[in-house]
Amino acid sequence: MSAGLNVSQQEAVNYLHGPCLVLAGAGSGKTRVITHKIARLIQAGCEPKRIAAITFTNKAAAEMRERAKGLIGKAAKDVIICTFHALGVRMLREDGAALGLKAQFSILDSDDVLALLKDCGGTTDAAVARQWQWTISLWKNQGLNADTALAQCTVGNDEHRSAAMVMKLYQERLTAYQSVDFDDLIGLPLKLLQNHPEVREKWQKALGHVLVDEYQDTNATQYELLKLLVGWPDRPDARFTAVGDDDQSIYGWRGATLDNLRKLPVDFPSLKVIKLEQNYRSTGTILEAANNVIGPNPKLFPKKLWSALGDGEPVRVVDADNEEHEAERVVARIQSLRANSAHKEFKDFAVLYRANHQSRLLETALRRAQIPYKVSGGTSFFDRAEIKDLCAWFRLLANQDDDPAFLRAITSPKRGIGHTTLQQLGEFAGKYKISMFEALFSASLPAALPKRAVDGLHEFGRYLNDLEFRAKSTTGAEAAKEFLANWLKDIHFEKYLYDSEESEKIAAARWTNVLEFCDWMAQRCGGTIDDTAGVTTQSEIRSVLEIAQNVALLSTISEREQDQNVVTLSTLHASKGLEWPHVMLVGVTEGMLPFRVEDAEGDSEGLLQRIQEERRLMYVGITRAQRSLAVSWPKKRKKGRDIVATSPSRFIKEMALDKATVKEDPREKLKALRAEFAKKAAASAASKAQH
Ligand SMILES: Nc1ncnc2c1ncn2[C@@H]1O[C@H](COP(=O)(O)OP(=O)(O)OP(=O)(O)O)[C@@H](O)[C@H]1O
Ligand SMILES: [Mg+2]
Repeated sequence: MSAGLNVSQQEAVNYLHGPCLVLAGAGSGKTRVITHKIARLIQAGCEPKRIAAITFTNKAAAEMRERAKGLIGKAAKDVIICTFHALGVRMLREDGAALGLKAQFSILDSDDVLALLKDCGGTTDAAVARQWQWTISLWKNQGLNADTALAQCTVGNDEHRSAAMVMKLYQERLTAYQSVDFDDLIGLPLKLLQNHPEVREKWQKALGHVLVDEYQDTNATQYELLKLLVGWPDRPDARFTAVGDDDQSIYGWRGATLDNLRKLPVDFPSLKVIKLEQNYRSTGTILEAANNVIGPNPKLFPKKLWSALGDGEPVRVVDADNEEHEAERVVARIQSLRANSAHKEFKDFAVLYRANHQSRLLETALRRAQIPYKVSGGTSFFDRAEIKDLCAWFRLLANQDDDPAFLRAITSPKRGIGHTTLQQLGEFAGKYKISMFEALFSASLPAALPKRAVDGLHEFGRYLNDLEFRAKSTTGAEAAKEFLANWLKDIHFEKYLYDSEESEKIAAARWTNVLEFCDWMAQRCGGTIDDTAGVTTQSEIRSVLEIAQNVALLSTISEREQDQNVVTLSTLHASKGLEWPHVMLVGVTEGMLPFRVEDAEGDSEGLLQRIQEERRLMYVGITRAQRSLAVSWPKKRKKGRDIVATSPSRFIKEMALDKATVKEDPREKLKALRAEFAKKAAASAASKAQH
């Protein structure tokens, strides 16, 4: 078991009977400790299903399961490896009844929440609603509800006051719809454990050891949940292992707090703290740049990372005329490294940036050069309109009281039920405090609505009931495939896509997405795939209805990732925990990274903290690189509708690179030009040969 672990890692892996914190810098093998500790626990007799390993994303969970499988084989499928949110879903599905939640509750995604907030606050202004969404989410992550938030509002802070009022209505609606939002997936399980001792005991007994990766990015509610899960305060020997790095805390803006690191030794006096100092990921030069950048930040504890990999290639700093030019330079670098480096596969490259929209120019340049890529951390497959339509149907099958899903499903495709009818149905449901689906079968509905409208609604209701009945009894991949195909035919979904899309090409692409999605669902029903991290943790045959219940969770947090041989484009935030041989950080200017500091006013303490978080983000970016790192900045960039002159980020200077390494290699450009020339010559020769 000790193979491939250094002495400190072994110490962490072998410490089984008490709370343990591994606090260490990037690339020092923290995640590796977790995977090996899963194996060690099983070896020591802990049942796989009593081990829970909590990761930050579904993708990380899938990867960890893969690694665990490599170490322990089949037993890996029984280990609970998922995100905090997915664990929350599991707890609520099993025991949410104690909170008045039925097992088939719906999970609203961010768009649903926004629409609901607009409705509750009586506004059509998306910016206002988004601000409420933000504030309410932050409150929920701090454990506040509408009343306690209102009580905390300072006099004169009307924005907070109105957010608190909207929150009250919003919560009432969620209860009526038997729905929860993303934050509730942590807050409600916490409430469950706090207020229901029998449920608390059940979960404490069920889990023998809890492991948490990326601990520095947990928020206050997640920490409280963790504490109760591991038996705090009654069990001083609480069995958990948290691993993290204070220098990589980059979700402060979403409520994550380093206080969780500070509190751990206080709440658990017997906490064993282990530090790791050897970095196994990056060359000495890359590590030096990383250490220099993070240097000015205040430290929770001193650490010195070192690498045995030697200095390696110098870090390049590249200046470009503008953003288009910068994208071309990225392409040139990829082409040149593919010709000259030991790591030549497309998947060996990642281009990282601060904000989602920065991928666009890169995508254009990569496409032009015929370099395959994927955008990770951006708009996910599940955010596409056609997929959301289908998800609405599934949510409705699982929970008929989910009014937002009801409204989306009944109009996708349109089935001759007009806006007025739906409005009347909504009013009727509101009057009797029932869901729209329930209202649809109410004996007094025919008196309230025209006959034609009622007939249409009844037909929809009957179809839905029949569909639910069939979804419940359809299990296995083949049957699921047939079920889904029939359903799409019943509702004329293909025709709907073609009718609503002017371009046939786009309609065809959307239809392909639909088919891909159905395939994806069918595979889950067949149990052949056990990587639906977070949701299906066991490889069992499931019914369409079971998969449907969790589809909303996937739609909000999952990215479909395959191990394709393509270049990765990713935001810095989404790159956490990952590594690539070649990394390029782009758009590293004042204003982008650190983000928007030039617009910041007053409040110097707040500004300082923001810059510290941005510095950690830069540190995360640099430390993703294994063999080569290039940092580039365009001299001009688009800001809103204007083109503005920029200056290089202060972090470039802080990397304190040796002057010799700063200069860009002119040969790179020449090589790329040559490669392009050769490609063009080959293409023209080929076309001549054809004629
Ligand atoms: N003892 C070891 N021997 C050889 N390779 C190791 C060892 N420990 C870790 N590694 C390798 O080093 C790399 C970084 O490890 P890992 O991802 O676990 O680090 P981390 O501390 O979790 O990093 P991050 O802070 O970025 O999440 C991985 O490729 C891992 O396989
Ligand atoms: Mg890690």
